[in-house]
Amino acid sequence: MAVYTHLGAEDLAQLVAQYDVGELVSFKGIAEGVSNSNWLVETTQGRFVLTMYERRIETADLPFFLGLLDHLSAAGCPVPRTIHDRAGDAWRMVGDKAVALIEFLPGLSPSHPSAAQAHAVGSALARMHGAAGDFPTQRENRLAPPDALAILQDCGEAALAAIDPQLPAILDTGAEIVAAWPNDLPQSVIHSDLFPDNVLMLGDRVTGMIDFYFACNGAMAYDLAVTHAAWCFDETGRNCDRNLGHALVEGYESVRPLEDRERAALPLLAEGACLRFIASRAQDWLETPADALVRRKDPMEFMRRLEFYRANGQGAFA
Ligand SMILES: Nc1ncnc2c1ncn2[C@@H]1O[C@H](COP(=O)(O)OP(=O)(O)O)[C@@H](O)[C@H]1O
Ligand SMILES: N[C@@H](CCOP(=O)(O)O)C(=O)O
Repeated sequence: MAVYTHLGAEDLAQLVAQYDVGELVSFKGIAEGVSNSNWLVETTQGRFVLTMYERRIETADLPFFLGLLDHLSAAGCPVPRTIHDRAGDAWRMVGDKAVALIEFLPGLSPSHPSAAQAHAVGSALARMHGAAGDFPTQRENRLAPPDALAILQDCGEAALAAIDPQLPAILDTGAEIVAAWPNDLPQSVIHSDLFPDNVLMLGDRVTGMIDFYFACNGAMAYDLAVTHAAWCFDETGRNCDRNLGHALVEGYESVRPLEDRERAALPLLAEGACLRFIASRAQDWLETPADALVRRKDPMEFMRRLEFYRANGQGAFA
């Protein structure tokens, strides 16, 4: 989860009354996720997700994130739309925090994805890249390799070593990734965090892509590399399932074939993806309040993936 903030029944009922969605019937905190507080809200008219923005999200970015949901949903992508309040606003403030009411989508996040599911996710990602191409608002990636490296440098070698003695090695490896990073690959708006827990599926069908709160303008092949790193390993990050990897890339290319230079860059892009998740996980590990109802994620799972991509190069995708 996360629920970082307590909202009482009266607070919720008052909030729901600002929307044309019927009356509050029940609500409960959602335990999945790490960044925001989420509640499943049931009203006399249906189910919704209430999100309170907590970590790494600036209110100034909400028009981008919430406008993107509406843009992609209108283009036929399986993306939840934002429910606007009676005044037409996509988000409101509760105290000093912004909240939004989001369409609830059916489906389950696969714990052990099959190749058919990976194929479907690859296709859905490519369709999303196509549909996002004419989204008019821009947002830069604030977790690009130089940013991720700076986060790790701020954590400091000693604190990283306290998480795991192997972790400080990322400081040198990260600098190499930054130096080699390509900046001229084809761009669109990218999700950049499409882990299995951000995809809802019914069987082999993608019914929801959620949690666009790291979305930004960026290289489409980087998004595919993030998704490869997120979907194709076991939990330890030691073992890559190459069949899943093939299915994912094949699904993507069934909608949008990669250019040769994008395919050539995939191993480095995947290293950059690992760097980004090592950085946010290390930072969260060190900063998460002890009383937050949230499970910290282990940065070492992505150190091992990074080793895999470095050791295998193009072979990681062959
Ligand atoms: N639109 C939605 N429809 C159905 N379930 C959702 C929706 N949005 C979020 N959820 C549920 O809430 C969980 C956490 O949401 P998420 O946006 O991933 O939070 P976080 O940003 O904290 O990771 C998801 O794993 C999913 O179970
Ligand atoms: N997916 C990232 C963390 C971002 O968390 P999310 O719950 O907002 O998707 C990771 O696994 O490190």
